[in-house]
Amino acid sequence: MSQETFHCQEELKLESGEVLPEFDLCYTTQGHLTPKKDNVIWVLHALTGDSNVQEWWSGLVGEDKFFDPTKYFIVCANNLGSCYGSTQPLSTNPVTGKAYYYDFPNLATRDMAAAFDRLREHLGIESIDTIIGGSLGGQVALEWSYILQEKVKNTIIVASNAKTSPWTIGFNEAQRMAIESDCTWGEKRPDAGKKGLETARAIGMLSYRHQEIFQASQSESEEKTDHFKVSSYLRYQGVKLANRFNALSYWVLTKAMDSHDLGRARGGTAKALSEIKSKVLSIGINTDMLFNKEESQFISQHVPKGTYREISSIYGHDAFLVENEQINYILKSFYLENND
Ligand SMILES: CC(=O)SCCNC(=O)CCNC(=O)[C@H](O)C(C)(C)COP(=O)(O)OP(=O)(O)OC[C@H]1O[C@@H](n2cnc3c(N)ncnc32)[C@H](O)[C@@H]1OP(=O)(O)O
Ligand SMILES: N[C@@H](CCO)C(=O)O
Repeated sequence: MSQETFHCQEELKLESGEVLPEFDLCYTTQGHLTPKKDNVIWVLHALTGDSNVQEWWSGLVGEDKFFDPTKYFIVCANNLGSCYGSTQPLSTNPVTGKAYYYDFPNLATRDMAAAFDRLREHLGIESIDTIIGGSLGGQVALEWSYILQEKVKNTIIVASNAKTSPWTIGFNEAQRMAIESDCTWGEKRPDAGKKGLETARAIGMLSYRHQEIFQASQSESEEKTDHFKVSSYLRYQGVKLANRFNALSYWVLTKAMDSHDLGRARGGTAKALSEIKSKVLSIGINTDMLFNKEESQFISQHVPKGTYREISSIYGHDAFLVENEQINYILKSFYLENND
């Protein structure tokens, strides 16, 4: 596997009208392009993921796994706005020579897709066999599929949607309120909002999981009136995330998720979906309370070549990172049924 940084010197005009004068994307590649360049698998990560897909999707990507680098050329790039090597609020604004911090422009999922498309061109990739992404990665994948048109053969969207629901925006807003309530928020320092980010992640975890998994893993074996297991679990998850992520990126990426709507300025969500050219496999999760399965079904019902499959899990939304056996089975049958 190789990890590199793509530096795009051409400006990126954003949907908001603002401009990023230049940007970086950190990305990994595994495997080799065939002479016909027809074996590209492009993986898009979720909110706090990174370009090291083999680490966080080890059940799907790697030698002898479904996406095997001995067969495919597998690309995964860190989202624009994320703090794992791509341009983000702590990056230097070339216009001022200082870090952007709170002046970082609003990103939309279609801006993130447009940035990936620049990297595709840089890598000399004309067409993509499959783009696959979960959650925020699925939203960006859908936007990119719309832009790519015939240049992508298969689009696989896991636990995601075509337009963010008020429910999901609400969860994101509550998380940003937690960040805002940190007295360091507003200061120009890399750890601004770090304590607030801990609380934000604790709130987020309630949306990424389902009651059943908490029942299974955090129930008490004795009568307790305080110091519950689940309390230490949420606090632990908060600290863990705050130690590996930054609140400014979290802010920007949750805002991008909020404004996601494939149909904006394209005649509505259903119409935009109907204009997607690739085959689309939309995978829902029966217990997902954040991007519920009806949102996944909406995608497959409105694209011309859509298939819907469902993961059954007690995990909830995060099942897309955990239920690898089921995802493998779904992928295998989709490719058997839909590809020569
Ligand atoms: C650089 C990077 O890391 S990029 C990361 C890329 N990651 C992603 O894209 C997704 C982020 N990851 C995740 O969301 C999760 O790790 C998943 C969904 C993949 C897997 O979740 P799980 O393994 O089930 O983790 P789970 O939610 O059970 O938490 C386990 C952790 O909580 C701890 N824990 C469990 N119960 C408790 C408790 N009651 N009190 C305190 N800690 C607890 C465990 O010790 C374990 O700690 P560890 O992570 O340090 O080993
Ligand atoms: N566990 C996921 C949640 C959002 O899909 C992440 O941290 O990216």
